Amino acid sequence: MLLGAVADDLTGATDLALTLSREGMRAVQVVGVPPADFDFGDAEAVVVALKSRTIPAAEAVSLSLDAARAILSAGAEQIIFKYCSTFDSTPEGNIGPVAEALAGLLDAPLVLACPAFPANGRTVYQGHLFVGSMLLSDCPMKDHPLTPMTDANLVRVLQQQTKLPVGLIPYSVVDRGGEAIAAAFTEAETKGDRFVIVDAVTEDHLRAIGRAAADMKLITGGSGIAIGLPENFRRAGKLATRKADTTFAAPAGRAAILAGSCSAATRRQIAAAIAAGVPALKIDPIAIAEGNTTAAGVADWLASAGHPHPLAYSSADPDEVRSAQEKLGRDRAGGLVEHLLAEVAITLRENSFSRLIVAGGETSGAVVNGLGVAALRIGPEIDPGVPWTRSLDGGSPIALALKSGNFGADDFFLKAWDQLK
Ligand SMILES: Nc1ncnc2c1ncn2[C@@H]1O[C@H](COP(=O)(O)OP(=O)(O)O)[C@@H](O)[C@H]1O
Ligand SMILES: O=C(O)[C@@H](O)C(=O)COP(=O)(O)O
Repeated sequence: MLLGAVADDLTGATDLALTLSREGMRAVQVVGVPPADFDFGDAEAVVVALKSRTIPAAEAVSLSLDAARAILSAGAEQIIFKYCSTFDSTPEGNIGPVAEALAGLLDAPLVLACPAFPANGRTVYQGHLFVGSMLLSDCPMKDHPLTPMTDANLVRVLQQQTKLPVGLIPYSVVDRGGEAIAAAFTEAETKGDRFVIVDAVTEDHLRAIGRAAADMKLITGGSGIAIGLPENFRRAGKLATRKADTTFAAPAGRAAILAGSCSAATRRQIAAAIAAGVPALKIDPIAIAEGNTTAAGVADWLASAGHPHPLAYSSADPDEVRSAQEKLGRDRAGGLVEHLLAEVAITLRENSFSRLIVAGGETSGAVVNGLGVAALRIGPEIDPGVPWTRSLDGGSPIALALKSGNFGADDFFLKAWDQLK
């Protein structure tokens, strides 16, 4: 193993594993901290998917350290801490505390932080995160049910989560390439910075940052930050030049879509699916709390919907989410939906469903944990950051498209199936 990664949610891990596999590494995604005797096979990159984005910071730190130790002892030479390209976090963390703890474990004097993912419109300029043409704080992430993002200034956001000094490596340096960036790392370290937000607007910037970070033990960011890393191993003669392995066989069986993401993108995808005639059942967290909506009922509805890929969704607009949260509390509302959709997935698999699209990072975490899947193989890309995956264990095989809430074109729920034909 050359590269090991700790990802703070399931869809984020899939996104990163896809990037590494596209860049020619044999990548495997593991769900949860792998046990000491876990067989990573011939993987050159391993991404450990945690569900640590919104749990208490101390728990996130402890899980992330365990995950990092597991991949280090399996031989990883460099560690990526993968978080969301929209820097999803709260004032308490968990990006700062986890990055700090991993830096301690790895004895890393300077930690770079760069969530840029240009293919999905996330760019960082003067330390400010843009989503398309909007500042992060103006985009729909301001209404996220669990991690509303209301400040686009990442130096300020990260500085709130750590006592260690946070600096910036601006566009004017990054645009000059790898050597200038490496010199800026040294300068930042000398100045006493322990974290640096690094601007990046294009994939060329990310490749240059990757090159400059060749000797860093710890790298943090979105999946984009990994684009330039495999080449470092190739240059060092440790990684063969090969094309991404795209062979993928999805198990035959019935299909369904489960959506727990409330993002604007997922809501557009649901609207497009409904407009195209996909039967859709809306799930209300209050009805779950009152016992009027059950997993068995939702699974029955999906099984008898008479369509190749029916949809069950709890996705709702910000006003509806706010109203459910006022009645139930933020965590209970989210937890009820996550638990229900995980139970639905379990029941579906028992009833010969073997192809699922799941929308939402936390939602995917709940579903994959519910299904008891411990590892995933990465298949073909549906849209930037979202591949089909196939369970490697945990009962009868299942094809899963774990879609980050924010990712995917409007027709994602319609077109994704074409790749399984
Ligand atoms: N109608 C709703 N009201 C309140 N919370 C909801 C509702 N539907 C889903 N949720 C919760 O919102 C969270 C969405 O997070 P996630 O699945 O990570 O989506 P995303 O990928 O868009 O961030 C989950 O915890 C989910 O259970
Ligand atoms: O970096 C990203 O945007 C994604 O890989 C990601 O982390 C997904 O998180 P969710 O939006 O919560 O699915």
